[in-house]
Amino acid sequence: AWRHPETQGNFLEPEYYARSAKVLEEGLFDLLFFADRFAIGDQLGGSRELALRHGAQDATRLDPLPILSYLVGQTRRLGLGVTRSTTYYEPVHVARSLATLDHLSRGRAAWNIVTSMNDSEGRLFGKDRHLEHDLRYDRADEFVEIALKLWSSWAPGALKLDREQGILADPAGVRDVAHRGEWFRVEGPLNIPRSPQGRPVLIQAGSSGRGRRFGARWAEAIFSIHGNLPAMRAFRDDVRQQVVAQGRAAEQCKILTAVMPFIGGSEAEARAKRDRHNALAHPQIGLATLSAQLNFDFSAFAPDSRLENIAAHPETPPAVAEKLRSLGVSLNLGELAQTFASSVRVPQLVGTGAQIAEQLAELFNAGGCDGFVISPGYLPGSFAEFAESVVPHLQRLGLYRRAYEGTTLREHLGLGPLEA
Ligand SMILES: Cc1cc2nc3c(=O)[nH]c(=O)nc-3n(C[C@H](O)[C@H](O)[C@H](O)COP(=O)(O)O)c2cc1C
Repeated sequence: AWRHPETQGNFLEPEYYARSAKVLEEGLFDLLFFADRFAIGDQLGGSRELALRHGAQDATRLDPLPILSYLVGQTRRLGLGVTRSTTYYEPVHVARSLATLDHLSRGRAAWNIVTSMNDSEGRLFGKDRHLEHDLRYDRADEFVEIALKLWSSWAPGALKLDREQGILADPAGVRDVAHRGEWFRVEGPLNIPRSPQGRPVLIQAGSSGRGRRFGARWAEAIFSIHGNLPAMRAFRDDVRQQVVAQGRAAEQCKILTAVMPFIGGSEAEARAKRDRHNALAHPQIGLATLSAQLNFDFSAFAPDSRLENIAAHPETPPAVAEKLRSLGVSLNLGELAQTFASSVRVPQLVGTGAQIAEQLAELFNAGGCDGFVISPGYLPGSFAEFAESVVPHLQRLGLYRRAYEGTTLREHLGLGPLEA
């Protein structure tokens, strides 16, 4: 996106973000969400040179939380989602900043819960190695438990702000938090009153067995990337079953699958847009991004290596093997890297606005997902084209709102209020 001729401005300017946020709000989207990671990937060949020179996925990123604080003032209804890692923050950091964002946005905050990905991130925090995959989720479980305790430490109405009587708050409405667990010891309460949504909407994107178990326990929305309807359905069916097994209603966890649409006046024009976009991505950055995401150096393997052979290789760690197998063993490494270069594996859709709307409706109606993550090829044009050309067709199909009905993100997502 950074080198696409239609991308306006660059990521260091506030207007870059404000333009997209306004387009999304005019297009009645549920939320704008920012991914985040801490480090420039250097897994491929032990070097960050290629990532920096040609722009691999994490070569640059501003911290999304200040960006969202700025966007609070630029928008009125749009949900605002921020990624925060349970591996490198403490629960109180996330509880305070997200409660603040929820207050300032009057109930539009969401937290994308991630466990972080690679050793380069760990080294920024004094760790030689990133914490092992399943242990990260053990820590994340306890992290979320504590964040929830902190967010509910103020009862609704405990803040009085009674100037006449000189009463700030009702101390009886502010509960102690006393947590002693395997990973954390936290004594509270928070010094922030209960926020408009009670807490931010909880989002997650785990795809492994352990990641799904975590998501089924906590997430109210799950981001996923799958290449076709059968894979989308299998994922959604599995997660919904696990959500129910956790004693939650399946509707309380929305599965949102990612797509990257290219929209044209004709199918041929849309295809040309996609091809122009994909030609801008340097072929090697796909392999660099793949290596960073899987925390594994793929430089020793030839592009025509079959994924199943890499997975079975004695040097390949089990978590990497599991991931490779889940990505589809029919591909070779070069083909997989190409999908990371062009869209980080997000399926690309091409067509006119009506055709894209039909494709989305089909995936949705066939039980592939509860909604979509629209991944932009360029900014803000991809969102603007979607809002102008696809949304009216989805509205006609009865699948898209015609106006915001609520004010909070929970309401946009149809999640219903939390119990106090
Ligand atoms: C749409 C989407 C967005 C994601 N955003 C982030 C992110 O911002 N930061 C991050 O560290 N991981 C991010 N991830 C990765 C997931 O949190 C997760 O680690 C990954 O899907 C692998 O699943 P697993 O952890 O269960 O193995 C994202 C994944 C998806 C599908």
